[in-house]
Amino acid sequence: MIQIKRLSSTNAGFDETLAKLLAFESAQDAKVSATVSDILADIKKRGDEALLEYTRRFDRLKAASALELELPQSRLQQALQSLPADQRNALENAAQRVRAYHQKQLAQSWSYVEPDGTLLGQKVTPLDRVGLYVPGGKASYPSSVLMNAIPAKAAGVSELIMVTPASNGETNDLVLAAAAICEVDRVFTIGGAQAVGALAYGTQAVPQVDKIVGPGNAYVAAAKRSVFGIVGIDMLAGPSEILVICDGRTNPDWIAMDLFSQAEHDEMAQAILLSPDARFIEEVAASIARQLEAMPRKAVIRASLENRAALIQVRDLDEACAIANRIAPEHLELSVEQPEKWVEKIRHAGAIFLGRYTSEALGDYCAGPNHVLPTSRTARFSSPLGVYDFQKRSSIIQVSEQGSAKLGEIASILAHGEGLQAHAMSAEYRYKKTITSSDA
Ligand SMILES: NC(=O)c1ccc[n+]([C@@H]2O[C@H](COP(=O)([O-])OP(=O)(O)OC[C@H]3O[C@@H](n4cnc5c(N)ncnc54)[C@H](O)[C@@H]3O)[C@@H](O)[C@H]2O)c1
Ligand SMILES: N[C@H](CO)Cc1c[nH]c[nH+]1
Ligand SMILES: [Zn+2]
Repeated sequence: MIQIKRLSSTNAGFDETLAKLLAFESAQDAKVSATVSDILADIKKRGDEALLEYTRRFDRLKAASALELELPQSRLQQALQSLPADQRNALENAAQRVRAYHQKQLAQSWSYVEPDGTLLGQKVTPLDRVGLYVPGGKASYPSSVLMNAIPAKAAGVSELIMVTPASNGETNDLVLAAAAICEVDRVFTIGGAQAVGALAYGTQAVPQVDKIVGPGNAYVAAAKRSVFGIVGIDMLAGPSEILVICDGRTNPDWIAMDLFSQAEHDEMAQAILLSPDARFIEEVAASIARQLEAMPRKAVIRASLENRAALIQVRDLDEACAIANRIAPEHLELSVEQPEKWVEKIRHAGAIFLGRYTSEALGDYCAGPNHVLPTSRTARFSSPLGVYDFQKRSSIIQVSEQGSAKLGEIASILAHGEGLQAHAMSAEYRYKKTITSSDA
């Protein structure tokens, strides 16, 4: 019988128990960080040689040289052509919906002119080259190809470099077909911290990128965190999480399966239910026990639920929303009557799914919004992957002759106040016009 933690918000020590549940087990966390830092240092030092060794070790890919880690475009096209029609249609439908949603995020350059002719603005530029991490250790993720590549393309990024591990040496045709549909420029069959390192530092075979985006397991998330600064990263999108708030009036089988849906990603995934209805919590627990045996990935689900899940009885839905804000989950389902009323109270969540019919799984594949989302409480300050992650902004300042007098005076006073003489004189030259030979 599966053992899942039962908590009640009225219990003494509830806050501490919840905090402990949310934190990664610190010994494990430290072990992952140490492994990742060794791998990154090795990739930086030995490049392709190390990349090949780790890829052979972790993914059991039998490549003779680092050059074999890259797949030719013909392989992507072959995968696309070989797909059964229903899979190709589903992929293309999902791509079209994800594209339609993300096009709305495209930021444009803007500027305005002040009465004295000074022009101010913001120039928006796409990144030149990005690395897209598509997970592939315990499952294959064609949907993550769409979620990574479509916003990058919409932003106008010139070069998309995708990495994905060939677990047990095997590539996945749906993943490669998705790369073909999205017109990804180059695909490497590498994963984990070694792939992140290769993209961040560059090796002979793998080009250095400007930014690495995409989800992955704890090793990938830790590696992305470590290389930030050498390259940009989108966010920490680690092991999946689902938090369900239910008023007790949704079919318990549906809720149990929603919890499974994220638990089946990874032993480190986290699934939590909050409900004020004690009887409903018992029904969900019974449904979990009953449905688990039939799940092909029951071992992963069981490990995830036993280690990191909780069924929590709360006083009421107000308290459930307050706890949700504290958890700041990657995914939040509001399986309640009038979800549009309760969503007003939610401030921190990667994606919010409203109503009994909105299963989180729809967001994973095809609703339209991105499924690359912040985890481990980082939804308090991070957002879903979007077109904005592939665009950057430069400020534009063009001061007119008239404007240089007005701004020059302000700047000069402030510069003197800061004790920065050169700043002051640089501003003053423009409006006093007494010193340079060309002005004479
Ligand atoms: N937050 C999000 O937006 C989001 C979206 C999709 C998936 N996910 C998560 O992505 C993850 C996918 O994980 P995955 O494992 O299937 O694929 P993955 O590609 O993220 O990880 C596989 C790689 O991990 C490395 N690895 C595994 N065990 C290791 C060890 N002991 N030491 C060093 N390296 C090791 C290997 O290099 C391997 O290639 C899951 O946790 C899933 O929940 C998150
Ligand atoms: N739930 C994942 C994000 O945590 C995304 C995904 C892809 N495929 C299935 N699920
Ligand atoms: Zn999922």
